Amino acid sequence: MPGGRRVAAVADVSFDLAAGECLALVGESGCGKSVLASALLGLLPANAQTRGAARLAPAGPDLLTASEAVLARTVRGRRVGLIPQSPAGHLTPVRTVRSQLEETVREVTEVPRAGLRAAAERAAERAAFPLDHLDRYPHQLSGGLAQRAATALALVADAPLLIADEPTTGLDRDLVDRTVDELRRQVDEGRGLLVITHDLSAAARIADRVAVMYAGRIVELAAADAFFGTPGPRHPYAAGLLEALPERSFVPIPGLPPELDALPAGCAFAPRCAAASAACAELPAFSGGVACHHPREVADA
Ligand SMILES: Nc1ncnc2c1ncn2[C@@H]1O[C@H](COP(=O)(O)OP(=O)(O)OP(=O)(O)O)[C@@H](O)[C@H]1O
Ligand code: NI
Repeated sequence: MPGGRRVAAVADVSFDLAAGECLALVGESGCGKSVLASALLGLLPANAQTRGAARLAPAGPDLLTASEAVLARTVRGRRVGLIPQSPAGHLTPVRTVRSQLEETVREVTEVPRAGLRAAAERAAERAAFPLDHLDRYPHQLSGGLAQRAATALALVADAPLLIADEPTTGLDRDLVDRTVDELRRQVDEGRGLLVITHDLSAAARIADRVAVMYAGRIVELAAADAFFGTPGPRHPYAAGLLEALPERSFVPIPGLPPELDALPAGCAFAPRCAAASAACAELPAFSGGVACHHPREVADA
């Protein structure tokens, strides 16, 4: 960073994601969600350093160490589809949706020239993009349709893994639900989906599992039905996030997340945690799905 400062934006993160499974990554702004997604796509800034591994199975490269050439030629858009937060940045303003889809088909698949049109239409259909809008330019589309056009582009290659970074930000509730249901359909067709979101209701609607991130670490990883239903979250931060929802008690977690370049030595959440004790001066290990010295006790179902 400028001035030679270093921040550990993501630390000790470990998770897996199976085909046909959706993992939602949630947490407050600045906790490291997008940095994690960028790392998996080889899109970190050049001065970023990574350690560890991110394996794309079967027989994929380690995404953290693969060369830019390999990532660009074989991974991004081909084996890992990115569904962007702002579709505007992914659509070319001067070309119709059809021509952009056909070009992507030509670039990332083996479909012969004569099949481009049909393949582009198939991708549009998979993203619920109406075929009678294919000849429109991006500025002629509503926000929701632009989002679907960008999703269609991401689906062209039939990538087994999709990463969606805040795919519903800025959409109204109805469009959120429709976008989420469309993404869920991709999962039910056998793709893996890592969805990054602030929106816990969207996460509850789409995810099989939830990973809660705080100050660069995953502090809880749980089955979505247990997390959102019974017995509920176990980490006090995760419990606080849920309680802050308008449909729950609507009480925000007191305080603010720490600056990543000034993290406390122990548990980073301790200064905001009602249950903190002397033990929290030491960094809690991630074990049994939670990184906390005093997780909420949950009765065995
Ligand atoms: N290019 C960068 N240079 C330096 N630090 C960065 C850079 N990008 C991100 N960071 C640091 O990494 C932290 C995590 O950022 P990230 O974008 O991953 O957060 P996020 O969880 O995706 O937040 P949001 O929900 O707002 O998108 C930031 O707080 C910032 O300190
Ligand atoms: Ni982000």
